[in-house]
Amino acid sequence: MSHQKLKVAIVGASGFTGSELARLLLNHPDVSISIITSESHVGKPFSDLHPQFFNRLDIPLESADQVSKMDLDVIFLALPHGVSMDFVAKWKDLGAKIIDLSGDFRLSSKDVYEEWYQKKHSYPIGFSEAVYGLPELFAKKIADARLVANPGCYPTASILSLAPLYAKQLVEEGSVIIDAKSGLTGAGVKANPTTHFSNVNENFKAYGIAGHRHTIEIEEQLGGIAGSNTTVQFTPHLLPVDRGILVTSYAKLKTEMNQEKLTEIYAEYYQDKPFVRLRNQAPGIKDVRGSHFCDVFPTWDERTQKVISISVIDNLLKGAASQAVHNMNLMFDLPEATGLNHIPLKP
Ligand SMILES: NC(=O)C1=CN([C@@H]2O[C@H](COP(=O)(O)OP(=O)(O)OC[C@H]3O[C@@H](n4cnc5c(N)ncnc54)[C@H](OP(=O)(O)O)[C@@H]3O)[C@@H](O)[C@H]2O)C=CC1
Ligand SMILES: CC(=O)N[C@@H](CCC(=O)OP(=O)(O)O)C(=O)O
Repeated sequence: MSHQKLKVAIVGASGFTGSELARLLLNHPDVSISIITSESHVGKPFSDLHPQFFNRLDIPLESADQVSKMDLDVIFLALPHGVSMDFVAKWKDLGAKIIDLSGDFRLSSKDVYEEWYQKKHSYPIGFSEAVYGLPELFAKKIADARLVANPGCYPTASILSLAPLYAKQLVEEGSVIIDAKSGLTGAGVKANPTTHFSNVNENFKAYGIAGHRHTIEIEEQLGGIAGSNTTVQFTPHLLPVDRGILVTSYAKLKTEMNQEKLTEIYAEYYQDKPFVRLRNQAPGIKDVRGSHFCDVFPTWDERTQKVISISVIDNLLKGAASQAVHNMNLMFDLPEATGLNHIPLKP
């Protein structure tokens, strides 16, 4: 891009995904970071809070109030759900495009949101405007969007593990089980009793059983791909690692299958999707750590006559920050991989 760089704001830069956005956007050739915000650390240099940015991004954090005074092309909201919606409402006429990393606009309606999030929604009109920001499925719509609802981390890995089967309407309704595990950064920067070291160290536990809010996000998207409603059984677990999500999805199919055909279906669906890597062995979370990849490994179990599809992502990247940058690239007609070609950080 030979013209002016995109002027961006990162709102909620003191958090985990906000700081990952800063890291990616600092190295993005078409972006200039205009403002980074935090309400708890106004005036503090960003690198005091996140020392990995020392001598690279030392500008002070400002209050989000300052955002509306600036000339911006894109605003990233890295805020908790229930908070983002008020900023989307407040800044709707600013002219900047908004990419919201929270769950506030991912679902189909206010009623569905209020049922699953157990929270009032203050800006329901946003549901009709927001585009679900999963580039592998909605690149064209994202390109025209003004408001993008960046997907949840578990839904990203879960949807990508099963999308090729739903797209061909192969899944036997009611048969899908999604067994998911996440690293601790998925829970945000603030410590709480569940994420306390003594509760997670050498421990491993399920949570959100039979009602986690990501269940409906996954169901709405997979149902949308198939063109009919679907119900899935989704159970998340907290892993004693800092980052990474591993999903194992199980499905019964309506038709006969074998390994060769299954691999072909996935390969065809993801053939021009640069960030989904179809693997020939079970992937681990370290295979994608620090990268924008989602690695997928579909297996046909001849004995049980079921698909077992394993997917892995870095929750802070493909599950949040790099997916947001991918969406920005699409919204501003940049090559989709700009600033995202990282090789995973293994070991
Ligand atoms: N972590 C992950 O793996 C993923 C997270 N997400 C979603 O992305 C969003 C950000 O997540 P994450 O970075 O983990 O969250 P963190 O808890 O790490 O950070 C949240 C940020 O929001 C700011 N904030 C909190 N309350 C307010 C408020 N009332 N007004 C303005 N700012 C506020 C905090 O800043 P301060 O206190 O300094 O003001 C903090 O910087 C969330 O909605 C999360 O659900 C999505 C996918 C994956
Ligand atoms: C490990 C962990 O706690 N993960 C979070 C989900 C991650 C996330 O931030 O998702 P949203 O963007 O939809 O809020 C959870 O289960 O609530």
